[in-house]
Amino acid sequence: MPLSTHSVPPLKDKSLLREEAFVNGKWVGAKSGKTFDVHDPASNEKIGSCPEMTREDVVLAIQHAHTAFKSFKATTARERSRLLRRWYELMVENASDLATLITWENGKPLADAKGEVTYAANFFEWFSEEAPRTYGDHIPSSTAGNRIITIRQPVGVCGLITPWNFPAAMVTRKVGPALAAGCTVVVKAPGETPFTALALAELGKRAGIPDGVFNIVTCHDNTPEVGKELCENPTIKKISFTGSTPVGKLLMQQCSGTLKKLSFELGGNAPFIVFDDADVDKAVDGAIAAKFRSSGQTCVCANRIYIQKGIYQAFADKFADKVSNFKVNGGFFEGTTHGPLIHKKAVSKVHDYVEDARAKGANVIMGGQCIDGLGPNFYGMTVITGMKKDMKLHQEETFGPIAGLFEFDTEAEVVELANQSEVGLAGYFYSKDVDRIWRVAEALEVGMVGINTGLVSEPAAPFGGVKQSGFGREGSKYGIDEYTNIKMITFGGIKA
Ligand SMILES: NC(=O)c1ccc[n+]([C@@H]2O[C@H](COP(=O)([O-])OP(=O)(O)OC[C@H]3O[C@@H](n4cnc5c(N)ncnc54)[C@H](O)[C@@H]3O)[C@@H](O)[C@H]2O)c1
Ligand SMILES: O=CCCC(=O)O
Repeated sequence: MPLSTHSVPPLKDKSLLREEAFVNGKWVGAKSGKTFDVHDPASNEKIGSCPEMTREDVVLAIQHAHTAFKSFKATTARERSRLLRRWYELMVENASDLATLITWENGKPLADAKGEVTYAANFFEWFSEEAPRTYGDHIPSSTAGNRIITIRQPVGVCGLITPWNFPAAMVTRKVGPALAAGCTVVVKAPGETPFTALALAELGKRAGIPDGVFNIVTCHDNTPEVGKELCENPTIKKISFTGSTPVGKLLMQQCSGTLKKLSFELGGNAPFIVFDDADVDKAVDGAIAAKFRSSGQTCVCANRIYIQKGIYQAFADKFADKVSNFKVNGGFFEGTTHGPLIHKKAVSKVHDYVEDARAKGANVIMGGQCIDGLGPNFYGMTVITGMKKDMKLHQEETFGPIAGLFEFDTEAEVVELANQSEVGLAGYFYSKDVDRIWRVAEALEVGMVGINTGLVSEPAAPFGGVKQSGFGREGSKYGIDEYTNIKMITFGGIKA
């Protein structure tokens, strides 16, 4: 059935749909007056437009953030905690509108969008609690008469660049700790999904976030020049980026001239391993959750599913059976379990990986093509057996709804295969053997391990990768460290 914007529920609070950028507490357009259109990935219809900002607009936003930093850094941690708490409460009160915006511009089913709002709001709640706990240390000195302490200070103005796959949560996971620490921020919202971020700005204003502390710039075609300004502008002291590894490498180069503090949450290629001794039904459920969340468009999605020989067929049958029950459609339709991909480029990439696997001898037992009758961004939930390691699906992040099932023999073999990747974000495995659990968890070259679970993300857990998945941790007690500098203070000449 063809989709249309008629299926989009009206917002309860229409003022949450903003078509301007947010700078110094005001809604503004680009100085050039140019805009870009944002489309619903399900219907391809236009949702609205946003300012196509340039370097000039960004420089202004950075200046306002810099001015605001002078007073915001002097607020007490308790004041900042209360602001974040109020912002959290407003997100909860407006959860249904925020979810509507997420589904509209990102395409994920409404139930998932509601889940994302809760997840996103919880980062503000978490960091409202962390703000008053940015402790320093007292360090015994090696020099007689000296005393050493450390204090933690906000790094300054931060440039935050976020992706489209979690239009709310990737923003709050950065803004929460930044503001908790006393930093001010310029967020570059993704061109595909700016409206959720802008709605957060509206709620932030209502929460009393002071002017200039939280700014959002929007752009589409101008993204490279806007990114360059954020990276090269000496007033920005930190860049936190979530997105692909190639863009991360570019940003790192661009930041080298001003040696900024960096946090990079980049691409993954998560192994998901099921050992013979696992509970197969639970492993199937875990694999479904890890693979098909957001139609496979998360950085921690299972990308390579390794099943031990003895249970391969049983696992594949049960897995395919569950996938066959998915209901793929526009995210606002009742009963939809999976929505469209973000755009045609994503669909082409996914299909290329399927064709590559097919050409190299794999069996596509389900999906493997676009879904007739829905828009061009709807790709069938795909299950492929007989995967081999020379296939693209083994070597690269798919970021789409393709589950490739690989067969393996031994623990040593699968750990080696799992680690044959330049990236290392998440890894999962199912087993009941305690010795194996410790061995494999310690051997996997990733930043996050899920044992007997397919979901690892929550505000209390440190999120981040190793190798070319980047560095730095978000969420958890460590998240705020990314936005503070340690200052050491030595008192000398103290008489005992
Ligand atoms: N590790 C994580 O926490 C995490 C989370 C979500 C997504 N990701 C990764 O992000 C990728 C998918 O997202 P994507 O396709 O939007 O990635 P992307 O790198 O193309 O874009 C991410 C963000 O960077 C911006 N961007 C793109 N080019 C830029 C440039 N030259 N200068 C400045 N900004 C630029 C985009 O507009 C967007 O806001 C996947 O690789 C995924 O694994 C990682
Ligand atoms: O896609 C990246 C973020 C996913 C998550 O936070 O679980």
